[in-house]
Amino acid sequence: MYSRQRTISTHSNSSNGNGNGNSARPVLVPKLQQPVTLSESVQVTVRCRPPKKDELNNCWNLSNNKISSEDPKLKKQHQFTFDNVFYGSNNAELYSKSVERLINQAMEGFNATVFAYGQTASGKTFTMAVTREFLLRVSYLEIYNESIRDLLNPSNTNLKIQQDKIRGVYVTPLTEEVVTSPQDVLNIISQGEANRHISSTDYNLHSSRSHTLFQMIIESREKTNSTSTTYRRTLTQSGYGVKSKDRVKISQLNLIDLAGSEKAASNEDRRKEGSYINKSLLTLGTVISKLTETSGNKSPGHIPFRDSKLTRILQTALTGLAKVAVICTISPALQSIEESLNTLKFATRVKKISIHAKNDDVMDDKALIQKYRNEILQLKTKLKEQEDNGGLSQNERRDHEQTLKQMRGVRDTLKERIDQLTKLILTSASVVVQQNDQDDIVIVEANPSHIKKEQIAVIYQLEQQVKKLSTESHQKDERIQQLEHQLRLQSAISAQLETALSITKAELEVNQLKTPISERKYYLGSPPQEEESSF
Ligand SMILES: Nc1ncnc2c1ncn2[C@@H]1O[C@H](COP(=O)(O)OP(=O)(O)OP(=O)(O)O)[C@@H](O)[C@H]1O
Repeated sequence: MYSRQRTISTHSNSSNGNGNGNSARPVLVPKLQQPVTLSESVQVTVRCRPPKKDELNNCWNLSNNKISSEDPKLKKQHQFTFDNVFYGSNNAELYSKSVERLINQAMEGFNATVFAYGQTASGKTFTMAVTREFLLRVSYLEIYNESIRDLLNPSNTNLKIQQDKIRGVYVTPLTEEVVTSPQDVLNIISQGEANRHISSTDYNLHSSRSHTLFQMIIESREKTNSTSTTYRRTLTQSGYGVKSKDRVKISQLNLIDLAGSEKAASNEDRRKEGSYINKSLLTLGTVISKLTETSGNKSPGHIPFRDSKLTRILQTALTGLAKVAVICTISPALQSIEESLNTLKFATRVKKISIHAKNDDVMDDKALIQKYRNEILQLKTKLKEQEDNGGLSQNERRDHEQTLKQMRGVRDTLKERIDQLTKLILTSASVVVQQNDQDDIVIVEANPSHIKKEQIAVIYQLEQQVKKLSTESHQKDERIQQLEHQLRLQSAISAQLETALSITKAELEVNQLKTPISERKYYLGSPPQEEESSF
């Protein structure tokens, strides 16, 4: 779905393209030139958090961009060098040195991914919290036990991964929210966070048990002048630059908080989660190793992106079409040294991947409208498919409802029968029963010694029958719940598709109404009032 609003304000004091920043109304419009390719290795930052009460002290020495430790078991010195090495809790410093550049590049049309990797409780979520203060059009999903869930619409589970030439690899149907203020973004993040799977583990009271992907989609277009005043004038006079004025760049910024690796958990659910987490982290490791082996001129060979949802979604980001930064977090504790070493080895491998980021995702208005058309077509096809196969047609829905009604009827009859049988058993077994004023049967005396042999046989048979009917009733109950769930899910998908379709249609109409198209206002930053009215 395409952005309904192009007005984007940021909270930051970033300067605009010319360095003549207006901090109240930052304007982040990139210089659009010919597609650019940036070749560089992945930026790797290692962060060691301060020790907790039970961790005594920090076993790692950090200086400049080096990190080292004396391994008491192996009697050996480990030393690693990365782009940045941080100790402590200062998120602002870490952010400005390791992430800011990447975010600015995303604003300039490069796809960018930042992900946090590390042992459980080493500080990934703590680290990623700050980098999520940026905004545009956003979505938020989690991969929990290899199933993808929309964190902005948690009933939307088991989302699918699809791929096409225009959008690359994407997840569907996923809620995308247009954000117009930092507060919007923060609200969306907390909404998503509240829906995330978090549990207490042996190592962390609030451990994230899923991988999350917070995605921003950024669109940008060139303008000739970047100062704020000139920018406003430019808007009212429709004076975009002559060259590449109609070009629109679309890029994505992915912020990924990986679930922590864990050696073993004492709780069964945690063990199950742990095995999914470890498997997908293992696949991530394998994919990264393969990418490292094949960096340079060698042919890539088979890279198992499809072995986990995580690597599949990250495929575009990892195959060199995007900029990538990795923040690896480690615990300072000596008892975690093995995990920390594994993390640092992972960081070393990641560092070897060579990335050739391209910002050639440039479209003119024609291409953009074509893109809208394709989206509409896709949505229409999906709706049709739903009607043809997915049970969403009126008839299918009626059938579903009819089945549900019938099943409820059968269930109720079964329940009544069970009640009758139970009363019969009670009557046989208790020998003395009475009816009270409300016609209820009540047991006055239960005396099994009065029951004759034949009665025992009858009771046994009746009990068996009740058991059988109860099981059947229970199964029908489950089936009803399944059908109801299916119905709800299909209605939600249908509603979502219909909304998406009408919004995309409306956008297309608006775009087509704006003549000439080159005068369309396109800007990043909040619009001045007077310009809004002239829209
Ligand atoms: N750099 C830091 N400074 C201060 N406290 C930190 C830092 N990093 C993490 N913490 C604290 O350590 C605890 C664990 O951190 P966090 O939940 O971010 O770990 P995690 O790596 O995301 O764990 P999991 O993989 O289990 O979700 C939290 O209480 C957090 O506030």
